[in-house]
Amino acid sequence: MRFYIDGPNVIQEGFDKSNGKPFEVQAVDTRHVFVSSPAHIKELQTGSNSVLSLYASARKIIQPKYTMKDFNWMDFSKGGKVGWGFLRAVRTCLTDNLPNILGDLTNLTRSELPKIVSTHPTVDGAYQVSTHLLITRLVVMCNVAAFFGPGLANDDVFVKAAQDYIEHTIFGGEIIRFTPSRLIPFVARIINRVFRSQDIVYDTLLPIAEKRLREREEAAELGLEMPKHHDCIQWTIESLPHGNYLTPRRLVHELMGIWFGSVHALATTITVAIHDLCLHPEYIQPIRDEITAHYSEFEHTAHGLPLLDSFIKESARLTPAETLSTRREATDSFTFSDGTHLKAGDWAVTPLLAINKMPEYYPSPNQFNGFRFAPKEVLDSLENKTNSSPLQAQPSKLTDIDATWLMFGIGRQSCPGRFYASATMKVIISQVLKQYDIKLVDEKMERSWVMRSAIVPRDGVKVAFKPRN
Ligand code: HEM
Repeated sequence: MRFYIDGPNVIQEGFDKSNGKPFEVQAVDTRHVFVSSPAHIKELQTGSNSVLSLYASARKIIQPKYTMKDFNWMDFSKGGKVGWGFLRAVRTCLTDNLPNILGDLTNLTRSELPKIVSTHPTVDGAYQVSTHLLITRLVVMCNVAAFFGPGLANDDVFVKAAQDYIEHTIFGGEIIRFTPSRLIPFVARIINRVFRSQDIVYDTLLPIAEKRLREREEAAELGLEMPKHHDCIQWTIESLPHGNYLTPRRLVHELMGIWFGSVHALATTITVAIHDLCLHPEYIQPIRDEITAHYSEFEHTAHGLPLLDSFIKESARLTPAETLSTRREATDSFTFSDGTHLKAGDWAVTPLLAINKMPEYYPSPNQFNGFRFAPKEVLDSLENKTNSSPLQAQPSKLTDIDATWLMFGIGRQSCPGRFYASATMKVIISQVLKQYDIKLVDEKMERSWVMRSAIVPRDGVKVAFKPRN
């Protein structure tokens, strides 16, 4: 039960005692087997999808049957073609289209940020704002625009429901996990009656999905091209293998699945980075200079801003949204090459935060060095050389993945949304730094709380946002 309220420390203790070998943690309702060596991680990565399943573990957490309108997520693990469409939409189309949407996301953030900030009380000319609530709202608006089109980003009822839906799903999933199976349908009905967000999101998206699929059919009948929309609904439909039919209901399920994974970690990472900028203000000026000189290039290419990239990566290295990664549920028994055994229902996982603090991978691992990952030539060009030693032997980006950087998982199921996530972080943080001077209202306040292995920013942590000229 300690895992429930102190997961990161339980994992770290297990890791410290195991000397790089696999170790197990009995975590509430699931036995977790942690592996951390590159060889084990490779086995995890290449193990058969049908035995080590990301979707089976996700299904246990989210309980989509009850929180996503009866969504049968297991279809994906059987290599369902429909799942292929939505993954391609995120991995390829959303990433390739970043240069087409970053302008819209920048404009949206530029105008919404001051509107939200200015609703808060001021002290000495600075607005005191809960960073987590502010950032979650901005992330939700950006994601709504990118996934469902800019029109819905201005629909307050939908944006609020889409935001609440994340919390309701996590909370509902937790309750259902602990409910005896015969009572689940009854408890689920009560949860859904109390939390209306699932219905609002579903009922809003369904007619849009119907319209878009109709457009596709009509265009095909007339031999014309489908009308163009720059959003994930369009890309999911376009990514369907030829002749594959998708019902509107199924399309909405796919979108709700992507939606759930797209908000929490992104909002947490940005919130933590903003708190870290307040705690390490010496990094603000060089990052502002980089934004002034190179933002436009970033907006048109989705590449660049290496100092900001490095700062976000360092912040996420020491305070990740999740302290474990690459969850795979064994759907049948599975044995690693060294004999480590999983029974059906066990999870194989990696101790993300413990790996992030390994001195072999990260010299002076407990030292916060915001430019640790930046290229040397960029650091050499800085006027002020304070905190400008790269520390790592090689520069790297937030979105690079290997056995030493597991924030976005690894292998063929690594996070397909990471390029969008990284770009959106840069959009939002750049606007915050351009428009405001920032300072934590109470530097000593505990910044986060823990639920199982997740680190969640406290809503009560406030930052003073002082408008710049
Ligand atoms: C900071 C933000 C994010 C973090 C830390 C994160 C992390 C992860 C991780 C650890 C996985 C599992 C990888 C594995 O087990 O090997 C994953 C999968 C996934 N992520 Fe993300 N993610 C983020 C943002 C996003 C966003 C914004 C989207 C959508 C645009 C997204 C869509 C997905 C999807 C669809 C999967 C499932 C991949 C599959 O089925 O193969 N993620 N993510």
